[in-house]
Amino acid sequence: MSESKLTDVTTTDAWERLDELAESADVDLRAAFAEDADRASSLTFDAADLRVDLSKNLVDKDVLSALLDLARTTGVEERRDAMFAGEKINVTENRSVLHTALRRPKGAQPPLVVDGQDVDKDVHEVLDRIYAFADKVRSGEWTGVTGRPIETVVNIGIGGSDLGPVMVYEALKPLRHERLTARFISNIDPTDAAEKLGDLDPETTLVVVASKTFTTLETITNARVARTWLLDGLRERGAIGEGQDAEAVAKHFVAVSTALDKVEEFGIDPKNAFGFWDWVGGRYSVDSAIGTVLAVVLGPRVFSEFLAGFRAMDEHFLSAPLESNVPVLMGLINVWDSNFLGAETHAVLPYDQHLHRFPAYLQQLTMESNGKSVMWDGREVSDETGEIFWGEPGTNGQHAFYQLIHQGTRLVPCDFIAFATPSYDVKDGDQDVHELFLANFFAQTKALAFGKTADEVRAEGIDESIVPARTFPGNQPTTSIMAPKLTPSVLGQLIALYEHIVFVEGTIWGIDSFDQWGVELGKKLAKDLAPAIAGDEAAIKAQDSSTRSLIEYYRANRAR
Ligand SMILES: O=P(O)(O)OC[C@H]1O[C@H](O)[C@H](O)[C@@H](O)[C@@H]1O
Repeated sequence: MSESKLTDVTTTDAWERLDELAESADVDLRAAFAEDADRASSLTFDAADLRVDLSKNLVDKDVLSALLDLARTTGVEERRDAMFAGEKINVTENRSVLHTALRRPKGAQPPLVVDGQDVDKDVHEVLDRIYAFADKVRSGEWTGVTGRPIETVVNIGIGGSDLGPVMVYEALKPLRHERLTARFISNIDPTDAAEKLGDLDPETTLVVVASKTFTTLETITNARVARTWLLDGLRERGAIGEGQDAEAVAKHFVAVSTALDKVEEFGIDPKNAFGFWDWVGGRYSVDSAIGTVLAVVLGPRVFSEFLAGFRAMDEHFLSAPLESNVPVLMGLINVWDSNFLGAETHAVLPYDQHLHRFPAYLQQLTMESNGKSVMWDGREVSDETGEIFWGEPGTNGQHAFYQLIHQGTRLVPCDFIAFATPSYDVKDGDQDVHELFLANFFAQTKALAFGKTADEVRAEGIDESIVPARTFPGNQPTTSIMAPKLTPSVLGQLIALYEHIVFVEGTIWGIDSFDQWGVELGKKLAKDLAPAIAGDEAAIKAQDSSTRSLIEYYRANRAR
């Protein structure tokens, strides 16, 4: 994408048309459904195994047609093809963006060669090594230094090197190997490592240090803490003696990184390291070697099904015409809601307890990607970008924050996600509990769309004085996503769906969704502040008055 091609989207005819429609068109969902018996079927789409019902969004034919014009004007398809082909669309870092290459099947045609790198070959070489390693750990052939099989895999990573693995582990936990569990240490808050390692047996623990750069303060600090914990624990029980540290680390530590030289400097044998490449962004890396903990605990078969799910969604995104391309349509509707209807946030509400970390995962994917205020040619954007994503699983959220969505003053578009078949068949007497659960899922989107009029409230004999408080305006936009079951493949499809939605929105806004410069300043300042916190008077004096007084408060109140 050359810079000269970039047009500020807000100056396009399609944008102007959408502005007019936002002024004039007033989609009323009650009326829209009453007038058009086919509304649900014409706005429901399949993408791989996902059924996506967009009909309860505030769109009509005119809005959709203008949104599709917007996608054409901004070259969504061309940029999509450029991304899949390995063009350097991450302009601020001059990198390709090729997370989609991580899920290309062996032998995919034509082969993907970028800058002379045979990407398919490299991806599958690493995958094969990960699978071979995972098989060894799972079979018990790989043991700790005292010969005992591994029971706990501790993944140490943060951001993209944590959120994806945790979310997927939580989602697919019933599929784990019966001897193996996973734990995740991410925070530099010492509580995290202390509590996660505290009750583990070092003899049966394998640590995966996961860091794309292998320089992230949290991860490297926690990795050192874990190494000390391991070696001290083994020494205390007489399991290792003088000169056996390296052997113990080799049996209990593996690493995942793009910086294999740094892995070696840390003291992890490169034989026990799995690489990936700078064209995989951290928040797009759960399907790279960053998923090693998953391949070990859930198994290579599950991991390859997971990858096949991503691929199925990639194929849909690549081949479906814009009019029925689900990531495109969802991305466009998000732009409509946030740029034209004034939505400030976007809720994602999975009706599946196993997806309880999915909203947190999506927060990094969406907000780190699209929280930008300059376009990829350096000019400032002229309208809002980057939706604020948040959410909790249903039905818990219903008893907490749904009130605001139903009757508050803000527009909160919501994605509802549910599965036809539950992970567990549970009955309460004759009642299938999953049906009760899904009844809530269906009821919520219905109530949000159609509300309850004052007359309907009155008809229930409610006292006139409280009729307004009991009226529901409705017309709150929702998307319903369903699939037969939360399988590894379906989870991969869901993640890829949101990756591509983010891409579509980023392309329309003209921003680089693949850098994250905003994270850098805080990281640097934290390092710079260390001497002041440790008591260096000159460093304390050099701070602004607020930071200085906070540091002084800390120094006066720290109990040791
Ligand atoms: O994997 P690492 O290099 O340790 O990076 C971990 C995370 O930290 C960074 O600050 C970025 O904001 C994230 O995108 C990244 O996923």
